[in-house]
Amino acid sequence: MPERIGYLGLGSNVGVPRDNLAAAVAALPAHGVRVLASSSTYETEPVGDVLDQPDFLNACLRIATELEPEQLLAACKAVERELGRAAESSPGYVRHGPRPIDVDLLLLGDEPYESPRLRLPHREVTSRRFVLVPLLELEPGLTLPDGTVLADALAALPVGQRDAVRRAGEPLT
Ligand SMILES: Nc1ncnc2c1ncn2[C@@H]1O[C@H](COP(=O)(O)OP(=O)(O)OP(=O)(O)O)[C@@H](O)[C@H]1O
Ligand SMILES: Nc1nc2c(c(=O)[nH]1)N=C(CO)CN2
Repeated sequence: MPERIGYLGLGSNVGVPRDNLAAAVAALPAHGVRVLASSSTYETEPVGDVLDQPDFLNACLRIATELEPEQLLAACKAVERELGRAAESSPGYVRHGPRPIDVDLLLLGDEPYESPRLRLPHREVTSRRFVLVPLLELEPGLTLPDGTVLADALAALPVGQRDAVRRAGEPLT
């Protein structure tokens, strides 16, 4: 199976967020995911259904993997579980709520993919400042399979939203 290049989004707002992001980077290789580069970390205001929660620390990773899309999703979920994230099916799980670690699959290779469990590119990749800013730090010219230029998507986001993104620290690798 040929290796493909992909991008993951990491987020944490429970415990010591930088340690959680670093632990995810350390855990990925055992699941068949090579981490090629990390963005800086960014402190970001919560967006989504739950706004009354601590700010997040977010970063993006460039990866290389021979895994197929569903296998890569399973690897991301396995890392989330290893780092103590409750499963969606467990009691008390809050969609968009606080979490020690979120590992989202943003892009894999140059093909879109869609199944009941997985959509690539991630459906929110063009609308979340906390994803676009670290992703463009890694790859300023990045485009989606449909030709969308991500720098244009960032420039088109409405200003004045409660979605500030501030550089917080050095890359994770
Ligand atoms: N590209 C993707 N990356 C990760 N999960 C995805 C993707 N596309 C679809 N999903 C599905 O979305 C489900 C919910 O994902 P997750 O638990 O990360 O949600 P969330 O972080 O609360 O919200 P969001 O999906 O808006 O980031 C996953 O179980 C997975 O099956
Ligand atoms: N700023 C920010 N907001 C979020 C984040 C996140 O990683 N960063 N993750 C969420 C759950 O998917 C919901 N809201």
